[in-house]
Amino acid sequence: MEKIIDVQHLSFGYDEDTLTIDDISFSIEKGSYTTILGHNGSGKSTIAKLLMGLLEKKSGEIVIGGIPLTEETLNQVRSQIGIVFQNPDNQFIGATVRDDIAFGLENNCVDPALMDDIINEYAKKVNMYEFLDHEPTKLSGGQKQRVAIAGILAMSPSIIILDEATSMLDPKGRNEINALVHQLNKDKNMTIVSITHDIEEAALSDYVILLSDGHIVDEGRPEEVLMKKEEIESLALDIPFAYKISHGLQKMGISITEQIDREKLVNELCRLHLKK
Ligand SMILES: Nc1ncnc2c1ncn2[C@@H]1O[C@H](COP(=O)(O)OP(=O)(O)OP(=O)(O)O)[C@@H](O)[C@H]1O
Repeated sequence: MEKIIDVQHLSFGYDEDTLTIDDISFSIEKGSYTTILGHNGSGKSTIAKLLMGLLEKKSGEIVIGGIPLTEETLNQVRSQIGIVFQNPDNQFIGATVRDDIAFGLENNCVDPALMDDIINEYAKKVNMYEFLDHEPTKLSGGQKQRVAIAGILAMSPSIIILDEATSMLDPKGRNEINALVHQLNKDKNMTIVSITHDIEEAALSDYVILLSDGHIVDEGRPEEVLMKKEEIESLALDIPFAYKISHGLQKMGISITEQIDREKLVNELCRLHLKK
């Protein structure tokens, strides 16, 4: 498998005395959906900013798409990544939603003849088509996040970093956007790095990196990492809903395979029901 992001011994501090990121190493496979999961203040957004070269590392190495991130390669590295930050207010440039999505496409030198179709397609995908001529600043927080996501998805970068990008959406909206991102991950082989404290999102990803106080405390496939109840709870995170139910049933003596995925839990419950 090809590594698209490779981070080795990365350290960073906002001041001389503190290390916000303390000697972390990880790699992300091309085409994977990885979640970086951690409590508030664990350093998730700082990692996203370091990957984009928005903060200067203290030590270590970051290689993106085979290119070591340095001052000289900054633009080349950034051109591979689309990032959506938690606070959409700082991300709008255009006077209308349409202009805003167009801006990224123009920067990527997309053929102007194709631009309208791409803007319409992605505005529809995030349910913001009727708002294309609205002013972004007058939208709700969740609507702004939808537009920011559409703008990045429309550019089809090889890597998308979502930094709590759906935090202002209601649960239904969040599920819709997560499903859309999963679909693009599969259909276009885009690498997704989602920074979140949403354990349910992590449960559906390919790989989880668990962060606490600037350290990686665990990493692996979600079923390896997220079933470690004590570890997860000690990090002020909640265990996945499906795991709570299946683990609880197992403790009551019911022979059920522990699950973290709700769909698999439903299948397992059906299997038990049919066996009766
Ligand atoms: N600009 C800054 N100057 C100084 N300290 C900062 C700055 N930004 C973040 N920090 C500190 O760095 C640590 C990590 O912050 P970071 O935003 O990376 O965490 P996070 O895991 O993304 O948190 P959250 O889930 O709340 O968004 C925190 O202790 C925070 O107070």
